[in-house]
Amino acid sequence: MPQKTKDTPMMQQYLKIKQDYPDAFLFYRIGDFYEMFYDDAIKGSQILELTLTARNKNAADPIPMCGVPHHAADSYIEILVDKGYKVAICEQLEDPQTAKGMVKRGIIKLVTPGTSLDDKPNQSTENNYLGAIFPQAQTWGFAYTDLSTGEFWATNFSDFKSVENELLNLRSKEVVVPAKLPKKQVKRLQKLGLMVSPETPQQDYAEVSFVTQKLTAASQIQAVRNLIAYLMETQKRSLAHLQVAQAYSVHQYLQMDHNVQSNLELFSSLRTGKRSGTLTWLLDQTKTAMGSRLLKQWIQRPLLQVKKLKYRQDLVQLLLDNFFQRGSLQDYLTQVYDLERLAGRVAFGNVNARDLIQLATSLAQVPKIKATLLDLQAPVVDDLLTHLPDCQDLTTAITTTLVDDPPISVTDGNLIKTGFNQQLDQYRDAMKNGKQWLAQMQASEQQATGIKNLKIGFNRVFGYYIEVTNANKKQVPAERYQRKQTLTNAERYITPELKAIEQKILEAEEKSKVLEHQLFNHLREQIKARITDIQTVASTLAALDVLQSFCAVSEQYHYVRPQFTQQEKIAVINGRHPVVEKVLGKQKYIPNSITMDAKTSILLITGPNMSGKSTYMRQLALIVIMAQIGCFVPAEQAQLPIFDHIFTRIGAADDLIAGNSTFMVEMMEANDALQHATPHSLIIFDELGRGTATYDGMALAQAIVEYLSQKVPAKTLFSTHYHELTGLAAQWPNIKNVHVDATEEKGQLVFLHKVLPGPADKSYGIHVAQLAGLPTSLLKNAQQILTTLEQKPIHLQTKSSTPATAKSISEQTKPSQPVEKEEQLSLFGEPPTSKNRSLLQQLKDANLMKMTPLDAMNLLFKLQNELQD
Ligand SMILES: Nc1ncnc2c1ncn2[C@@H]1O[C@H](COP(=O)(O)OP(=O)(O)OP(=O)(O)O)[C@@H](O)[C@H]1O
Repeated sequence: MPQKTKDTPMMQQYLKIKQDYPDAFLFYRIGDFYEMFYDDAIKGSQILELTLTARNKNAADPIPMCGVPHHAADSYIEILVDKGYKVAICEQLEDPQTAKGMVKRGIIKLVTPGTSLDDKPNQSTENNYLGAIFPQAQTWGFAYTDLSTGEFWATNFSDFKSVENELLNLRSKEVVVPAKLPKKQVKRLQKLGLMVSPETPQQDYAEVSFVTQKLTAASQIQAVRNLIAYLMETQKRSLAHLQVAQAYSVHQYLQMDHNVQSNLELFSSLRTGKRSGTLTWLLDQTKTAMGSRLLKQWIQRPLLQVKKLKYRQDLVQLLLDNFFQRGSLQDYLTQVYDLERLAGRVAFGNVNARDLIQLATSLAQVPKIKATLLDLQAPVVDDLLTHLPDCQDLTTAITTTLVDDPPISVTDGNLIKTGFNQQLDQYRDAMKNGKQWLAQMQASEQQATGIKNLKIGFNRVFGYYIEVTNANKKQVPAERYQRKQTLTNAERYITPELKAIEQKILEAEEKSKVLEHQLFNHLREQIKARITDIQTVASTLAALDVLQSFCAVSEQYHYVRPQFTQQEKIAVINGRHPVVEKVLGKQKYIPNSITMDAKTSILLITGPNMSGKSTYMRQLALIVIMAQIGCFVPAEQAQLPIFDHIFTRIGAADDLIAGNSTFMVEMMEANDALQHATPHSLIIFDELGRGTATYDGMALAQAIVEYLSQKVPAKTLFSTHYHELTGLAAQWPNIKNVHVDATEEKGQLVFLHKVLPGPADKSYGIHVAQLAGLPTSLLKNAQQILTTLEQKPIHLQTKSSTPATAKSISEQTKPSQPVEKEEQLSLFGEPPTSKNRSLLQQLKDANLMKMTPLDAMNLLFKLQNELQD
């Protein structure tokens, strides 16, 4: 009976290996190809657009198969990993030529989204963070690392939502979780687009104690251990470049949850999802990939400590004041390659000679950078100087060992400089002489045979040969020449002398390649011993790069150094929204001041649509962030307190993943701010309440403003179209009205974009609709409806203990108009009925501050239903 295809020794070996990697594509090396079989082949051929064939096509049990050439494998692996799959790379572990029996094979690494070291040029400025979580008691241990750079961080969170938020902020693609993590939480993580990988068996790696040496919390240590175990399991190689894990707490930084970061367009534009139009886009004039990554980390985590901020500001100022030195530093930084990732590759052992030349070029900038910093003669650079270890011995080692322009392969020779190693030089001489011998032999054979076009050539199969065209075949000395190959118009021969020379040349070539590889490995080991120094240089140069970028941007756009005040007061004079200003051009941007003294906690901002309310509020948020990362800010003068948290409710974002509606998200975000804001927080509410029916929205908006005013002493910017709310300023001294000015010229609305004290007088919504090009008949109709509505003014309900809004105060306090009656009339626009009264009473009695958003929605729904009955 013929052997079944799956029972052949090779397929048996394949199936055994595949057993351990059921959830990964298995790339199984056969000769020059990586092959996939069975379901991997079917799915892989679809995703990678490969031809699906079969192993043993004509057998009764053909096995689906497809493959990729080994030299092109990286790009295929990358496609699969980008799509969220794992790829297990199975190599031949012995030389098939010399192996006895079945070639040994084994997995050399597992590539996953969080461990991919793919170095696409457009990704070099992005970190690829792999996270790990470990719940213990009431806390969530959390750790993350970037395998390519070796940075390692660990912290604790008190709830799972914060873990999710951190993973989103870090833009992680993968997270390692304990096997016992409840399915519900696994699903939530998957909904965030993360690959959820179960922990792998723990082992006692030396790296574990190194990386965890500064940590004390058990849950953090366990999260780090799980991460390292996972990395060892997937990478199966040295992790010498992993840095000591640093404990951090989100409370040490200005906190902004993921929604806030995306609402403020710090990293990606809300409209396009791209980098253009974001704060990062504006501030990134870094010269190195490390600098660009560090800038994002700084924006992600603005500081709270004035001392550290002043240090950054001093350096920016120093660079601003020293044009020439700054220019030199920028030039030197331009020549610095990605030292963090180079260090990673040295540790991993996948560094090539070109990488080492880049390393040498980069390290060679260090003495020049040091000299330039010294030249600045300022004590503030001392710290930078002490964190720039001298690595010139490495530069020298690399440049004396390697040729200037080495090939990518480290096993094919031509890497090492002549004169570096005597033995190598001897092999090379033999190779060179061999070539001369061959040239001499060719000349003497031409003479001996009388065949003028006789040539000596080389191919991989036969080695060196003598080639004679068919026309001259007859002149070949048959006793010496042995025929080896016949071509259409020529014959190829070998002779014993030729083979003797070949032996010498090939031996020298082979030995020199092996020796070159050994010398290269030795150099790599020498560098590996200094990885920590290289990483210190990398982090210092990255910081210097970000600071020079701040300086460049601040100079280009005329930013000023903000001052931090102990008092809760904001004074931004003629501030600008930095990104809108960059897009519009300085001439077109109208600067606006934002001033809030210690007693003012809420700015109520009114004004027509499109007038610039949102821009004004975002302007402050961005100025705060820029100030708290150490950058200068777009204003003529800026005095700011240190903020601990920014909350926003901007735009209409559905949270479809978690199944929450726009209004629900609006209320949840509002609640987050109301619950967690401190006197040092900044809250930005843009048209809160517009996600629901007018009355509900207005009622909630007013209740929220009142609550903020009395119970949450944070600084709040609150824009609204509910003009009725502006009356609250008369009642609460900590609320101030401002409005964005607009005017009408010849029936056309003109936006002035200027923020002035006091409330807006008109909303101009229909004018904006006109600008948007809506049909004239529709606009006329809208105008008529508006006129009718304006004859029935809407007055807001106020608490009996509190005075009413501006509009309603005057009307409600007139003795001839009983307050209760007026309220009912204005709310429902019809004579009061007992039903209306009861509905109003229910609304009045509702304690909004104690209600969850869902309770509030349910109540409104009930009231609406009762109204319609
Ligand atoms: N200070 C300014 N100087 C110049 N142009 C500005 C300024 N502020 C805003 N603009 C321009 O006006 C446009 C609308 O601004 P913004 O979205 O802030 O208005 P808005 O009042 O919040 O509108 P809506 O109420 O419809 O949400 C911006 O896209 C910008 O181009």
